[in-house]
Amino acid sequence: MSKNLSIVNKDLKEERDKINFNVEEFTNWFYGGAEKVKEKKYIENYFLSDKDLNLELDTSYLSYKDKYEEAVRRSIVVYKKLYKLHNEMGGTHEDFVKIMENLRFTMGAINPEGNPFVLHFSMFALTIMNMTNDEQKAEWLPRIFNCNILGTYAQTELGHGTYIQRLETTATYDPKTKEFTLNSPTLTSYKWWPGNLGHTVDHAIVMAQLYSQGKCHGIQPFIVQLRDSETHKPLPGIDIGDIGNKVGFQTVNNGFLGFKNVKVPYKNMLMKNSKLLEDGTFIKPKNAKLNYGTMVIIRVHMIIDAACRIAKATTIALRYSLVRRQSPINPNEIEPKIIEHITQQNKIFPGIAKAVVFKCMADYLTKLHLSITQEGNTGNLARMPELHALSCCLKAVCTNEDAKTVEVCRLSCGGHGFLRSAGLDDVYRNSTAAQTYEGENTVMLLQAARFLIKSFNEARNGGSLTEGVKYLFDFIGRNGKREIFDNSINGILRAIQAAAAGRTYIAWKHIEDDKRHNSIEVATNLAGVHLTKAAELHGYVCLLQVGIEEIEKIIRNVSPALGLVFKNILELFAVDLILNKIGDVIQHVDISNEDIEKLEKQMETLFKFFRTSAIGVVDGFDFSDPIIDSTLGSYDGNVYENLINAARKSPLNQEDVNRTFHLYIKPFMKSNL
Ligand SMILES: CCCCCCCC/C=C\CCCCCCCCCCCCC/C=C/C(=O)SCCNC(=O)CCNC(=O)[C@H](O)C(C)(C)COP(=O)(O)OP(=O)(O)OC[C@H]1O[C@@H](n2cnc3c(N)ncnc32)[C@H](O)[C@@H]1OP(=O)(O)O
Ligand SMILES: Cc1cc2nc3c(=O)[nH]c(=O)nc-3n(C[C@H](O)[C@H](O)[C@H](O)COP(=O)(O)OP(=O)(O)OC[C@H]3O[C@@H](n4cnc5c(N)ncnc54)[C@H](O)[C@@H]3O)c2cc1C
Repeated sequence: MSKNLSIVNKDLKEERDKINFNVEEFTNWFYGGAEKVKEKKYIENYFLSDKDLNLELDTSYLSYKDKYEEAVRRSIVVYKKLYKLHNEMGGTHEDFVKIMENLRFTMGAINPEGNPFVLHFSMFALTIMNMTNDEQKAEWLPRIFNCNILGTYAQTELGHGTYIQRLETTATYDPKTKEFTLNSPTLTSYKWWPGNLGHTVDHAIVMAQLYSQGKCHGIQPFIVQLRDSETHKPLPGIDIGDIGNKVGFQTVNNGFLGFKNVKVPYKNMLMKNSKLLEDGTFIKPKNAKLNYGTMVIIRVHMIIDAACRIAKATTIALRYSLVRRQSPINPNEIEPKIIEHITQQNKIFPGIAKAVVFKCMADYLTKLHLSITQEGNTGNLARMPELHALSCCLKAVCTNEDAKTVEVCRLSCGGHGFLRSAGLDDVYRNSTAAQTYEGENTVMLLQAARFLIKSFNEARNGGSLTEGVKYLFDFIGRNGKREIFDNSINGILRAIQAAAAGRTYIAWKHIEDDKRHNSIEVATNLAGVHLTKAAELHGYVCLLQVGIEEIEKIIRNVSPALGLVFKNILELFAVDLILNKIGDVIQHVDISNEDIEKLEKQMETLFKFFRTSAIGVVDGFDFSDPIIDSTLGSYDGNVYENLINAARKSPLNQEDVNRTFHLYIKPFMKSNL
């Protein structure tokens, strides 16, 4: 399935002949085992081979409305098949999740500008699964699972996306009628952004301020029907529509929504965490932030999405760089593959290393999330703040890196990278959207920084710290002395830890100094730039620490040849990181100019080794041609044929003279002005 049958470009073939490790073994690691790879390939093929999808149609040339309608049509083809496959597989919940997880990436090839049902199958379903009591689960889950109702997650409003405590939509409870009345009291209280809301779904989880017994009890989730189940017309009091054209996500159908005296029954407030008795008495949850749980789940999932977008972009950039020839290095020699220009290696190789380390982090965070959720289910919420801080921090660091790396990959493809058919534009649009949705990245870093500052105070007072921030003790223990640099992988980790701890100290000191003239809140705002830098560095500490731990385990379990590739990747990640953060490192680490030169030299050596493995690694990411969807990144490397074939499909090329010639151009040319 993944390889097409055309003849492979000879330059690319020559590269593959030199690979000195087992690519399949790498693929098995990337997807979690040979069985999972088989499953992935089967599911991918099961969906992508369906002729009804009409994947030949290049939807990028369609109008905004046609794109949406085609995305809905294709999605329904997919979801019908999903349920068929689910039955064939045995019909368990685990089977469903397995298909969904594989389908997540396949869906990108089917609806490159976004899925008009993604919120139903993610945030809507997950909120109902995790925030309802048993009766509510029994009522809603079968209907959601069978798609008898379709829903979204409507939280953000025109006026507020970040500071959700100040959302303005109101849900006022009347114990006499046992109903809530939903209202949008202002223009800024209109829901704005929820995916799939505009014209696709008929239900939503609506986050609204709960008023009962004359008091506001903060934001709570309600399940609200928005459209008639037969006619799909908006129900009385519902003002709903699409928010219009965007930078990306054109077919996600992000919408707006206003309420005017919309009645919602008592049983529709989600009651796992907060509770409202029928008489209107409000019972607080154990932790008010439990209602933010769906955001945490999605932030955790976003790390693997970032890894896969980087993997896809670097696959395109590397394959292209191995077949594109330009600019002789030695004037008398033939033009080399552009990868021979070392700056090109510097653009692409660290990106490949990031995809691998982010994947390690995604696995680690998924396990951590599971274990902290299980603790939460037994009433132990002690580690919730740690998970929140870590998921915010890594969501921000990984999606920022993701957007940066994808853009560098586009630049590395020169002019052709700017073509839509190169396949990098949708990846970039999705990366940059991820920097904003599920928590704007600066705000996410500031949340993580709160945790860092608290931990720093704890460390100063001799308290205990969670594993991931124990390096703050080392900083305090050094008592102002700088960390001595040593050029090993653990030496690099210690240097980044010293930089993160040092930056945390600077932010902390800034706050302490400012507190003398200002409130703690104002002082914290004034330290904002330091706080975000500290959180960002902490994110890199986590990535490198987890990368080292996971890759050491991997090396013990794979063949020696693949082990060497992993070692090379880890070192690439680490050396690239320290060189990029050298300013912060110099501030807190005793590192000499010679040490830095050595690191730069080391990078060149690492590039040299990775030069032969790189193609094996990106092939090992195992993106099939329909998924990679790129003239520059196809498996066969026949880029020039692909480019001209794609250009010939332009709607403008379907006739040799466009009517504008006779309508405008010719009269203009003949007019003698
Ligand atoms: C059909 C059936 C299917 C079923 C099967 C389903 C299974 C599916 C299986 C597989 C699929 C996988 C699914 C993954 C799919 C992935 C694809 C998804 C694509 C999605 C497409 C885009 C969708 C986009 C959606 C959105 O954007 S939704 C809106 C998101 N909005 C935000 O993120 C808002 C950001 N703001 C905030 O989060 C908060 O307001 C805040 C910034 C955190 C501040 O909150 P506030 O209440 O004001 O806090 P403070 O008072 O300042 O206090 C801070 C305090 O609170 C602690 N805190 C905060 N949050 C949390 C938390 N979550 N947990 C724990 N603690 C928290 C924080 O630590 C502080 O503590 P201290 O005071 O102690 O410091
Ligand atoms: C593609 C896409 C899909 C989305 N899908 C959904 C969805 O399905 N459901 C949903 O409910 N929402 C959705 N959203 C909304 C999204 O979650 C919010 O846009 C996001 O959380 C940012 O909030 P905001 O728009 O209010 O930004 P703002 O908070 O207004 O940000 C503007 C600027 O102010 C800064 N800023 C704000 N607060 C602070 C602070 N405390 N400290 C420092 N700086 C600050 C930010 O850093 C930023 O630079 C989506 C958004 C996008 C772009």
